[in-house]
Amino acid sequence: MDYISTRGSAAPLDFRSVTLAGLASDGGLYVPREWPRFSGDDIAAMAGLPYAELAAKVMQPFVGDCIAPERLLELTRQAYGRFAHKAVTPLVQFDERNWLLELFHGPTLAFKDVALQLLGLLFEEFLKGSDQHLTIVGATSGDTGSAAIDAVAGREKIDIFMLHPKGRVSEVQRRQMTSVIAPNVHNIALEDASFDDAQAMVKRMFADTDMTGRFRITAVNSINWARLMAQVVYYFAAAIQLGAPHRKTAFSVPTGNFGDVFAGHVAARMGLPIEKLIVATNVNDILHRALSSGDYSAHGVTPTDAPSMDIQVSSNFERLLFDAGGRDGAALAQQMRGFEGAKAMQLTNAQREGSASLFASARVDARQMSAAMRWAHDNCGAVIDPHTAIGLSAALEADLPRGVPVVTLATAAAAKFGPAVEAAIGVSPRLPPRLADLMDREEACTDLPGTYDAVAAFVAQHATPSPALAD
Ligand SMILES: Cc1ncc(COP(=O)(O)O)c(C=O)c1O
Ligand SMILES: N[C@@H](CCOP(=O)(O)O)C(=O)O
Repeated sequence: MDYISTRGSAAPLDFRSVTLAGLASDGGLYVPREWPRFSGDDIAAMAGLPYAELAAKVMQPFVGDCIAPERLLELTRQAYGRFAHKAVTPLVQFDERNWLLELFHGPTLAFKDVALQLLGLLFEEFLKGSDQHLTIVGATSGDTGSAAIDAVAGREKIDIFMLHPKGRVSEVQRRQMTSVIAPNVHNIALEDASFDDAQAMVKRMFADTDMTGRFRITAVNSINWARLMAQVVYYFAAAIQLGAPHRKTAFSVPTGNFGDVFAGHVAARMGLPIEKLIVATNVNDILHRALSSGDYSAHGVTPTDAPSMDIQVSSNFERLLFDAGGRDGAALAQQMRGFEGAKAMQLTNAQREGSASLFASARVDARQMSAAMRWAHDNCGAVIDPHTAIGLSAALEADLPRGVPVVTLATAAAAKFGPAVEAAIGVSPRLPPRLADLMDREEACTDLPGTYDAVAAFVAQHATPSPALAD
């Protein structure tokens, strides 16, 4: 399996190189040259597999020769062995149509753990026996940061620099990052910046030859293909439990950077029978506007009680535009350059038509979000987080054929957003015992002005040059 860039001019790479590269050198995102496909019989044979085995099966075609099947299974067993639920991503029934896929049983209580626990192991696997040192530079609106830090803290050949917009993540999210005190972990709070600003700085660093000449920079955000690959698995896990390959399932996905829902698109491309992928946004609704009217224009970020989705420039949407729009890298490169300048663009007819059959979308405001939290609590006794509530609100309103189950992705545990949950349902969710002292732990974080130069200077001062590149 080799991977090509959405912008058409970077050299194709294999899975190992794509994982270590993070972002393509032409500024694009890597996607497989073609989608592997499973037949109905292949999918039927996956029923009942333990999650780690299912994961190894679904991911093997993407990994190709870079990791032997037995080794991949060892890695998935190790990655998912740290989850607090035997099923890893359990499926919970809400009513005759609605289901919840709980993705928050990993170490940091958000869906990011599903991919990042594995990605940490993949980095280590690919660095084995080499003298290279990785410098991870990531942007977070709250959850990717702690999941990535948990996955790599203390690893010898890796430094991590995690940028978050100061004051725009929940207190639990911030402390989950800043209370990890390790020599290779560097938390940076950006003053007067949004997640979009942080993500733009990360992408700029990949194009900064002064930095890439000294450090082997890679990504843990979902711009890194390996993140999405691992997220494809739980679509298979849920749909198979609900009757795939013989029955279609719809998914409602609370969306920000478009990674999680793009993983659903990949599952559909691989042959999983998906009726609809519902892209549920908060009031930062660029994706809803793009999918419903073709208008992809950023209006500035409004802070909400679902802060991890306070995103306007949605990296993985580029992957959809590429795949749904005819895979024309040169044309997409031009279109994306236009967007980067004007912060606005129209989807082409091909992009709109190519996404219309699988995708639906909804914009969920604060009132609707609270109502969904109350619906889950009052009808099902469930305490859900604000992001999940956005997905559930869209699921409850979705127009789907009778008999099609709809699975809302529960992307974070409610306890990460205690005050917002308490305001909606009057219940204060508790952190698990292993995090009970989180509010008392020491924190380490550097405040920086929200400028690229300040961040680059900080990284350059603290990162370890990669000998293979410096020589
Ligand atoms: C809790 C939570 N829900 C939903 C999202 C949105 O996911 P994506 O960015 O993959 O669309 C995020 C962040 O990405 C998140 O942390
Ligand atoms: N919501 C994320 C933002 C980054 O998304 P990613 O999936 O691209 O890492 C967060 O909580 O950090």
